[in-house]
Amino acid sequence: MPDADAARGPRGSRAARTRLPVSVVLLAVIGACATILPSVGLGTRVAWTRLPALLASEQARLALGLSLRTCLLATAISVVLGVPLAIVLAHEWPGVRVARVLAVLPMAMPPVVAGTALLATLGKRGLLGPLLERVGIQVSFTTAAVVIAQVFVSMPYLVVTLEAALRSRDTRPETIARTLGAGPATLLARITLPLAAPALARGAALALGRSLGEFGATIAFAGSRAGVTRTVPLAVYLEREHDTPTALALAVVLIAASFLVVGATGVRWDLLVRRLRARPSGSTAPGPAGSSAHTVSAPDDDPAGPLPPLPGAPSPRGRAVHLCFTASGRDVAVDLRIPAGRTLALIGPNGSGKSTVCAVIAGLLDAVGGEVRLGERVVDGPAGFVPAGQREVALLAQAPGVFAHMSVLDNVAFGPRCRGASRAAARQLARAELAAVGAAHLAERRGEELSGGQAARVALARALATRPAVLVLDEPTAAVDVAARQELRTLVARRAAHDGLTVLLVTHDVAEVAALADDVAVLDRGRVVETGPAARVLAAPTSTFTARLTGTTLLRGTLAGSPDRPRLRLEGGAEVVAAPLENAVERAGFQPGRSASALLPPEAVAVYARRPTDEISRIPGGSPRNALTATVREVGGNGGLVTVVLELGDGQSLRALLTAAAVAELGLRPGLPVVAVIKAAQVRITPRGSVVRNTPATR
Ligand SMILES: Nc1ncnc2c1ncn2[C@@H]1O[C@H](COP(=O)(O)OP(=O)(O)OP(=O)(O)O)[C@@H](O)[C@H]1O
Repeated sequence: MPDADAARGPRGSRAARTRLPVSVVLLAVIGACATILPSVGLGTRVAWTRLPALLASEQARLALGLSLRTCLLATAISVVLGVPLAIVLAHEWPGVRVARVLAVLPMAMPPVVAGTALLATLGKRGLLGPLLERVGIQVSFTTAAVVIAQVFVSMPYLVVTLEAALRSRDTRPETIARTLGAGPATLLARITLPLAAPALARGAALALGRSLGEFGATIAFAGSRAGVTRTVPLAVYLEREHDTPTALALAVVLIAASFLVVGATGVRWDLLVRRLRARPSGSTAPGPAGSSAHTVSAPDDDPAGPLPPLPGAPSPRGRAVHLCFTASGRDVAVDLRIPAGRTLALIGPNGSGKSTVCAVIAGLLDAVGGEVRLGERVVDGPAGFVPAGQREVALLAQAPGVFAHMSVLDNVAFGPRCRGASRAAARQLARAELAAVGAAHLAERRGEELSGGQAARVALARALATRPAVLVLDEPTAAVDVAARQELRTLVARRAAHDGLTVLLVTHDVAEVAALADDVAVLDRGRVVETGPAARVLAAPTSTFTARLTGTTLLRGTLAGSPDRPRLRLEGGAEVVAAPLENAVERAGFQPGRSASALLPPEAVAVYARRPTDEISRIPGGSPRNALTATVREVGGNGGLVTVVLELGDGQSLRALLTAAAVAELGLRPGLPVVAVIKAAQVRITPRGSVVRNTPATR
């Protein structure tokens, strides 16, 4: 195995190098010699000075012309038949594994056996030969037989290359295209195949190379008739004793052609074409040669400048959303409503089902046994399923999914085109949407030439160009920096307000919830565990997840006291006095000794070096306070404020937000004993596991 170590680079800089074991290098050199030496040996025998004259002889010209014609035709047929075959084999269906083996069998078959098999099928006395002869078609020992033999042995090279690329492809661009309204044919022609074009080119080149060298199947099935079936490999073999110089000259041509064809498979044609196109205008910024097709090669976000006013008068388009479904395979069961024109933030831990909800609304997942309603329209239910792209729902996923092979303008025009708009109208709309998100200057760039923030803006413009009633945002800002995130947030808020869109926002960012959401629903293990207006949920969360998200401390213990003066008794015996219970259900179910949680927002916690004199007593005109002895565990930066984590006697921890000056004044450092003072009015007690619903907005 190669071992890696650090070595000095040419200018003394340190660079990681991989040093190969000597034995591996030696064996590799022997392998390379075995590959190259025969060609060198052949080169020593060729009459190089007479090469043009030898290749101009009649038999050489006949063989070369025939090989050229048949190989090009065979490659064209391989593409026409092999591409659909590769597409079908890349899908999963019963028996596909056996079909994949059968499709590549000719690659492993000895060519002469392949020719014999073709003869047994299409020859005069073969399976189909007599039938063909009856309609006046003779195949064997004709030029057609040469082409058939070449297709038979070379097409599997194309199929296997393309099929492997299709099976391992990134399907996210296709998912996005479906939500934009692309049908199966558009998807294939405009997304799947263009993105697989490098693999298709590689497969076609391999098939062409294999056709050029085809010998065994041809001689068995087509024979060797000069000018009719005698291709270059056959001519080399047959002439090697009678006319050795011509045979060697033809062999050199074959080697050179094979070198060019195989070499062509390693060329980044897409980059080359783009460079050539870019040269006259200089408008694009191609990436460095050899960079991946998905490399972001553009400079980072250009300043977009002030946003232009939004086109047209405000036009409320939002529709109420109601979805109720159980995805038993994923253990997600959700019943949610979003009133028209409101923004619901869906938050929850990883794997809690947020993306599943997004996929069900967008029509990427069938809510089997459930119902999805947009306004009065049932888009998923017992009566039928309206697929993605036909629901007036636009989805912005975690990855922007800007189509790398199209210009930004074509990306944004893609949705309107799928919905029947003319090319000119779609492009006009796309320009307006790009301008609305401050990305008009990117219109002519290719999709792969965008930075993360630019791609996010383009993806938003593309989604809005479909004129949605509902915008589903599945963490679209997860992969962009803070500045781009704020920018996107502003754009979404502006557009949602202007168009009265209904928005479902999945996020882990509490600032995003605060800035965009009217309501919040919290998912945990596939169930809604908390819902309510955003301000209420953020100020007084009841679920562990929301408490953590907002920096609220959640202490566990048992209930004590009464609904009007509830207390949480911690394991070590200390008690936390809380505000009176407000919720009627919680008041009625109040039971001392029952498990409960206390929620303490960080700003409610003050830190003292010593116990203050008014501990747990009512200050005249003030509220009761709790004083808990604690030890400083962590002191961490948090912008202008410092987060101090305190450890209580029973091992639970408490968060406080202090100014840097206060931290310095108190000399806070890990291990220091302190007293945490908490206003009882800001402590909220909740029985464990309860779900509080605060508004009819969600349920
Ligand atoms: N394609 C799939 N097939 C089967 N189960 C899936 C699939 N995708 C997700 N799941 C399962 O469904 C459940 C919900 O996943 P989902 O992706 O909706 O969660 P999430 O809240 O969006 O997670 P995250 O925050 O990590 O994106 C999880 O248990 C997950 O393992």
